[in-house]
Amino acid sequence: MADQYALRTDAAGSPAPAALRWEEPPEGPVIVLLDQRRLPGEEVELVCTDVPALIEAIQGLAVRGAPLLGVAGAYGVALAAVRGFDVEESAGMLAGARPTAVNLAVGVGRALEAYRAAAKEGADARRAGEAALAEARAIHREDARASELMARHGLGLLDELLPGGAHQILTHCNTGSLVSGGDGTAFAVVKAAHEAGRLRRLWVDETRPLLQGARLTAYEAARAGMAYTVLADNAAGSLFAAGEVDAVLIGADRIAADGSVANKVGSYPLAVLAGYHHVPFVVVAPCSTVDPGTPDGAGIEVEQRPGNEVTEFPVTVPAPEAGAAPVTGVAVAPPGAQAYNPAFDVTPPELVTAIVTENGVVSPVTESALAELCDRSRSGNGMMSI
Ligand SMILES: CSC[C@@H](O)[C@@H](O)C(=O)COP(=O)(O)O
Repeated sequence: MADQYALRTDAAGSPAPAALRWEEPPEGPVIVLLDQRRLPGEEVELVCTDVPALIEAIQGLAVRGAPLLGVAGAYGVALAAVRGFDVEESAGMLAGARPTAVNLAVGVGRALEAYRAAAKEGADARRAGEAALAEARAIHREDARASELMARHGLGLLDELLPGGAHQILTHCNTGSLVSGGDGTAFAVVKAAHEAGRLRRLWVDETRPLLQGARLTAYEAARAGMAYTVLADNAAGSLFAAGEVDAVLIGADRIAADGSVANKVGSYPLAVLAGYHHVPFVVVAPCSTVDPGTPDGAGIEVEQRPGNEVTEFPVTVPAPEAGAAPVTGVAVAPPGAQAYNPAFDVTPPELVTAIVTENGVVSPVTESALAELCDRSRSGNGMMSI
């Protein structure tokens, strides 16, 4: 069980608190996470002293979002190493904590590889742990840099797709600084558009079942001073029909080699709507989310979440006692109701107008163009056996 403590920040105009950081208090190194389940009502940090606590935070969605999961997984390997736990076993458990976001396995794999390489060269456990930590820090920095570059490329793409003026952009789930070491993925582009005077309004899908859009994207949009409106997920169609959506910008949890995009459930229907209404549907994700080992969308494992995320409405309990469940649910379905609750859906490449990465933009989306852009020899994000 992780320890927790409350944070106090000035909300308006300031960025969200850091989603994750490594600290070294006298009692030993820890990973500190902003508990995203408690936002926007409370800013509470979780302090993880071991890998099981981190895995609980990952599976419970206290820490979430593909790029940040990669960062968290890498720091998790470092934590296991410097605290003297079984590093190989910890890495295996971390990599399997959630199946869809490929960044988690990539981040764990990179830190583990750094640990193994140092150990092979004769480093003792402490020095090998420091090598894993250095790799985790590098991934964290790369992620922040990738955010900047995606924002730049994405803004350039918007200039091409929607020349002149300010526009209405619709987004789904959360892709901001809470998923990243920087401003995020799709949200980083939205933020750049806002700062350039190119954003008229951000339409924020509430994003069932856990409302990450309403709770997290709206929280980040408010802090950034954007004009934004939260909408029920199933209201998006009427906005498209009314001509009120100029572009859709979303993130991704895994992009298969052919350009199929797994993202938060509800993304695929948006892509269908966007296609029907001739609205650009743009995916923004770092190359670490592109998985050359998964040939197409059928090969992407879609995480199935607990049914009570659908049959109950999530309610954050204020001022929890240490150890108490921070989020509970109020029943909205009859007792015993069955639920279908996939965390993600998969959008085929033909419905994706463009994929924006830190290396540039692919449009139209083809396997060869994506492979060339995210060439593993340049990005260094190859998967490895864990
Ligand atoms: C930028 S991360 C990918 C997102 O677009 C989205 O699918 C998401 O927020 C991830 O889902 P989550 O299940 O909350 O970890």
